[in-house]
Amino acid sequence: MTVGESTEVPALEVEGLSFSYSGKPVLQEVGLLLEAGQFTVLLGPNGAGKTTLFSLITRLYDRRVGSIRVGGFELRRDVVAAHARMGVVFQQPTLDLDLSVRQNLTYHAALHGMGPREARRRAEEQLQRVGLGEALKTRVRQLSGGQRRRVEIARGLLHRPRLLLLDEPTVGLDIAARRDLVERVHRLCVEEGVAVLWATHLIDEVYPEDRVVVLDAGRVRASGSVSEVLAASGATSIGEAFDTLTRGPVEVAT
Ligand SMILES: Nc1ncnc2c1ncn2[C@@H]1O[C@H](COP(=O)(O)OP(=O)(O)OP(=O)(O)O)[C@@H](O)[C@H]1O
Repeated sequence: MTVGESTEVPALEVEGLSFSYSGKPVLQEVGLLLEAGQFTVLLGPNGAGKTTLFSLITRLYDRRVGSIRVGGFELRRDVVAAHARMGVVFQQPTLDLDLSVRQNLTYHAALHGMGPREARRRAEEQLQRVGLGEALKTRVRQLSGGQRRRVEIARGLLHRPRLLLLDEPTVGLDIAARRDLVERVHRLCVEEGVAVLWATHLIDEVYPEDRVVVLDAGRVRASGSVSEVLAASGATSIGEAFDTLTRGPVEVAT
C-alpha cells in the first residue's frame, strides 16, 4: 500500500464482470471484493475461468462487461494508477533464466520508473523478505522451481502494490516447496497488509482464516470466509464444498 493511502478502499473490486471468447461465455456476472490484508483463494477446477479473470484484471484483455477497480481506480479510466497498485505472478514463469536474480528485479523496477539505486535497494529488500537475500548474484537458471517462484513474488512486490495476484503459483513444485510458498505468501499478507488473490484448484492450499471464492464454469458459486462457504454449500469441509459447488471431483496434491 502506498503510504498515507486509506486502508478502507478495497484493494480489488470486481462487479458484474462478463467475458466471452468468440461468442462463448467464459465469465458471467463475476463479483469479487478484496480488502487490504486478506488472503483470498480463487478456487476452481480446470477451465473455470481463473486465468481469464486474471487476464482481465491485468488488462491483457479489455473487451468485457462490468467494472474492475484496483485500490479504488477503475482499470479503464485510470490504468496507470490501477497498475501501480497491483503486482502479478503469472501461471507461466516469466524470468530471464540467463540473468541474475538481481538483474531480473532491477530490470523490472526500471519499468516502474525507479532509478538504479532505488531499484537495487528495493530488490534487496524484497529478496530478503522471500528468504533469498543470499541469491542476489545467482543466475535464475541455477535456482530450484520454488526459489524461482519466490523471485517472481519479490518482483511482483517491488513497487509495493496493495494487491498481489498469483495464478496457480505452485504448479510444478514438489510438496515441500509448495507448502513453503503457500506459508510464505500467507505470512506476507498478514505482515505487509497486502491483499492476495491466489488462484488454485488444490483445496489443501486454503487456510482456515482465508476468504474463498469458488468459481466454476465462469460463475461464482460461493464466496466468503471458509465457514460461510461451508454454510452456503451445506458441506463440512472445503473439499466437500468444492465437490458440491463444482462439477469436477476434488483434487488433492499427493
Ligand atoms: N484464448 C482462448 N480462446 C478460446 N477459449 C479460451 C481461450 N483461453 C481459454 N479459453 C477457454 O475459456 C475457459 C476458461 O479458461 P481459463 O484458462 O480461464 O480457466 P482456468 O480456470 O484458468 O483453467 P486452468 O486451471 O486449466 O488454467 C475454458 O473453457 C477455456 O477452454
